[in-house]
Amino acid sequence: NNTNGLATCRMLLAELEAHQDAWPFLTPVNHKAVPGYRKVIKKPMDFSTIREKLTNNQYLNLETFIVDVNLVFENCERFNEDDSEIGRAGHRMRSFFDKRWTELL
Ligand SMILES: Cc1ncccc1N[C@H]1CCCS(=O)(=O)C1
Repeated sequence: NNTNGLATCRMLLAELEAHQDAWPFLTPVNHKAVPGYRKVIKKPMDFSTIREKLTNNQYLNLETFIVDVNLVFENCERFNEDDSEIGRAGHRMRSFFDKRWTELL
C-alpha cells in the first residue's frame, strides 16, 4: 500500500545517496558550469531534488519515485559518453538501482 511504498522510497534513496558512484548525481548539474546542459536536458533531476520531493510528500507511490530516479540515469546517458567517468558512474548506478528495487518487489 502507499505507506510501504514511501518507506521503500526512503530506503532506496538512502542507498543511492550513499553509493560511491553517486557523486555526479548528488546535486543539480550546474548549467552555468556545464555548457549545453540547459539546452539538451529538458527535465533535469538529481538525488537532492528527489530527496526534497520525498520530504514534501510529492511522490504518490514507488512508481512515481522510480520515474524520477530513472530520469537521472536517462539524462546522464543522453549527455555523457558511455566511456567517460560520469557516463560509467551512471551505468553503475542504474544497474545498482535496477537490482535493488526489483529485489524489493
Ligand atoms: C550528471 C552530470 N551530467 C553531465 C554533466 C555533469 C554532471 N554532474 C556533475 C554534478 C556536479 C559535480 S560535477 O561537476 O563533478 C558532475
